[in-house]
Amino acid sequence: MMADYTVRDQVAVIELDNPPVNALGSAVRAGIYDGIRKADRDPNIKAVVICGKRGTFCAGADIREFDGGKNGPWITDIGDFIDNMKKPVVAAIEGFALGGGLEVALFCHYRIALKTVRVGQPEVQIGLLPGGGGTIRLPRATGLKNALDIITTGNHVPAEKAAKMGIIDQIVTGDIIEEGIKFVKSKCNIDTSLVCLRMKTVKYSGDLDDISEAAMTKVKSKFKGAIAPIVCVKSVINSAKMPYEKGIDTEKEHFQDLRHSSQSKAMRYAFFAERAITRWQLPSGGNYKTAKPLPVKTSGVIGAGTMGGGIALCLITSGIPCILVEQNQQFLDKGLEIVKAQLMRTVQLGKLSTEQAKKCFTMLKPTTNIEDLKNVDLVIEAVYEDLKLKREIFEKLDRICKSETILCTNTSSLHIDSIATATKRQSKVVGTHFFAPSYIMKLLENIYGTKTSAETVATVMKLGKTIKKVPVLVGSCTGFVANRMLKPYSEEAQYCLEEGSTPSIVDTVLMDFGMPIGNFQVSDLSGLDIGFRIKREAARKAGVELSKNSRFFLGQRNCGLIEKLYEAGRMGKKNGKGWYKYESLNGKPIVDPEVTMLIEEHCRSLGIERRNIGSQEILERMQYAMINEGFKILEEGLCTMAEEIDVIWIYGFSWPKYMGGPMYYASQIGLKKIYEKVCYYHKTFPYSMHWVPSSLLAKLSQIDLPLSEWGDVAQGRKLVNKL
Ligand SMILES: CCCCCCCC/C=C\C/C=C/C(=O)SCCNC(=O)CCNC(=O)[C@H](O)C(C)(C)COP(=O)(O)OP(=O)(O)OC[C@H]1O[C@@H](n2cnc3c(N)ncnc32)[C@H](O)[C@@H]1OP(=O)(O)O
Repeated sequence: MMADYTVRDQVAVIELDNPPVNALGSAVRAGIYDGIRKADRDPNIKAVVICGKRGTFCAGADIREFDGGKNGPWITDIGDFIDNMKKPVVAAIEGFALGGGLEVALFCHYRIALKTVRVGQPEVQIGLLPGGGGTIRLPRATGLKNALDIITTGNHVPAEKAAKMGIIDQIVTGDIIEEGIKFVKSKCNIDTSLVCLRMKTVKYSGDLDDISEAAMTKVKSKFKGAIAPIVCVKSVINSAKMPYEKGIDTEKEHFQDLRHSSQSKAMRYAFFAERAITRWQLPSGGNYKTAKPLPVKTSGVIGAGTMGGGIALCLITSGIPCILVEQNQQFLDKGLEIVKAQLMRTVQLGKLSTEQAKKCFTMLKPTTNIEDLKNVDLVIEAVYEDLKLKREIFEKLDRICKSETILCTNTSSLHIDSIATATKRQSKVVGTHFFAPSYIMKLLENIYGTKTSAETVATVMKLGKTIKKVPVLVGSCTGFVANRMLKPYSEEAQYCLEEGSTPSIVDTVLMDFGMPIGNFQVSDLSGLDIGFRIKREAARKAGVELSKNSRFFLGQRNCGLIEKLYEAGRMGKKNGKGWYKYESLNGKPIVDPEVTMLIEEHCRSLGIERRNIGSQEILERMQYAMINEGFKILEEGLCTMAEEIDVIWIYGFSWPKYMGGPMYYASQIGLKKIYEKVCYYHKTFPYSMHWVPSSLLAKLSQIDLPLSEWGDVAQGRKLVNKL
């Protein structure tokens, strides 16, 4: 049994025991069910405490069971039994009560919790609804409005707030079991039916149909394309519409449908992928188990632009004091304004109180003197992408900073070694690639150089977590993983334009797929000058001319449209015209006939015949080219597992979690089909390097291996016979 049963002072104590988070696997459910029946039968038992071992109550159902699943009592059998018990049952909560964990607590007559507890129904984040009575019982505990909010967002609720909402009956301090026993003994004379949630009505104000419609509209716009939030709303509304039993039965049906849905399967994959990538390893042998992170108690950021300012904000809002360095007072003042404005926005969003924001701001020390960084534990350089400048800064930092200081570069494309070699501490130099806007975007691409030590990697991986990012470790190459994969994706989008499509058609195809924003809208947001400069720099390095009228550049297919738009003064959203036009800085993209004409003229002048390109072709070309690049990245050992690539796309480019990430998506389509299509496009477009098929993809397309083993095959950790 995975729930311990002991008796103390005539109280049965049922302790959930399933490391690490007491997930409600079938054995745990059986343990609780048997425990309450035993306690009910025993005349010497007056009351029951349900609690969890190892400082936590329960993190919900065992997510791994959802794919097949062992039998065992259904979770609501426990609730049905407790509902008929005369002996009081209390949930004594410490740590977390999430998902099925909170549902078990809601089966109990009472809930007490330590102040540090967090409760929630996060099922929606793995494409499910709370299928153990949560959508029917939580509204009875806290009212329809709160329940809708908790269940459709999946957000955790801190204990004191949960108490105010009526979810927790009492906040306690001290030993949770002792407190539970004391509490439940004081309730032995109370008629349990009076406190049983099943018996309560659901409180709400207004018209139920209006509430339902408003909630539907909200979730459809907030979680575009996701099914689970819609089903969550339906089921919570049922709690007020239907008798308890009917509500529970309908909820179970919804739960089973969602459990088998492709969206939930993808989101469950993403849940474990996010955890798998924390188990990083370096080619040199260091890994997450053996390497110890250094403490980062103080930090510095160089560059107070939007990127640097945002990074500094991440640090101070996570309690790490930061010295922000700019080259002159004017730039520094401008940067500080950006930081202040962002902090104020955080206050407006209710994420920080005014007091907390003020306190954070005191942790920021602005300066124009780089020497002020001499004693900090870690510095993040965030100046613009110029190798010479970055090398100069690193050479200076190496001289100024104490020998233990870790030096990070926020580069999006430059090789780490090309910067690290400016110092005499290459083992302490590492890439930390933040994504714009750096305060908001969750991804942190950490990049090791040839000599970066495991200790340095461990430090930036831990720092990433501390500042609430999702850190992913990758090897160094041009563009690293994120931008390297983005390149073929965006190039194919442009080729589709010159072959017959338009920016709005391409973007609509992507958004219909589930991307929150299209490729050309992103390009307008970052600025067309960026794309233009990258190309100009590549041409300069290669010692060739950049020609907007040539169909070839450096031996590869070229599309000169960016150059033409740039020359026409179209810089993107910042000046109101790019691939689209904009009426204001916050305005929506509007199709601009001038751009259509420009594209058509481009094609005429180069003799390119335009044709109708279907949405399937657009999607396939952009995605398969990028997926093929993903396999090359695995093949080259820049990632050690395919999960890393998926997490990068989910958190760096907002790939919909319910599609799992590009590599997971590829696994669902089938690698054989992807490989054949890549070969077909390679034949059709021989001058695009990105269509040269990855040999790893070729290998894997012949066998049926789970995605979790692709990295092992790539790196020879798994040998496959037939190959
Ligand atoms: C035939 C089908 C039978 C089905 C029977 C179903 C009965 C119940 C019916 C329905 C309704 C209930 C549904 C649910 O409860 S769904 C689950 C809802 N809960 C969650 O989504 C919470 C998930 N967990 C977390 O958010 C976090 O883990 C955390 C906040 C609890 C702790 O965070 P942290 O300290 O950062 O630790 P990790 O995230 O790294 O987790 C540690 C370790 O534990 C694994 N793990 C966590 N939660 C679960 C879980 N619910 N099931 C299985 N495993 C879990 C996690 O994966 C880590 O392990 P690792 O991958 O090996 O590293």
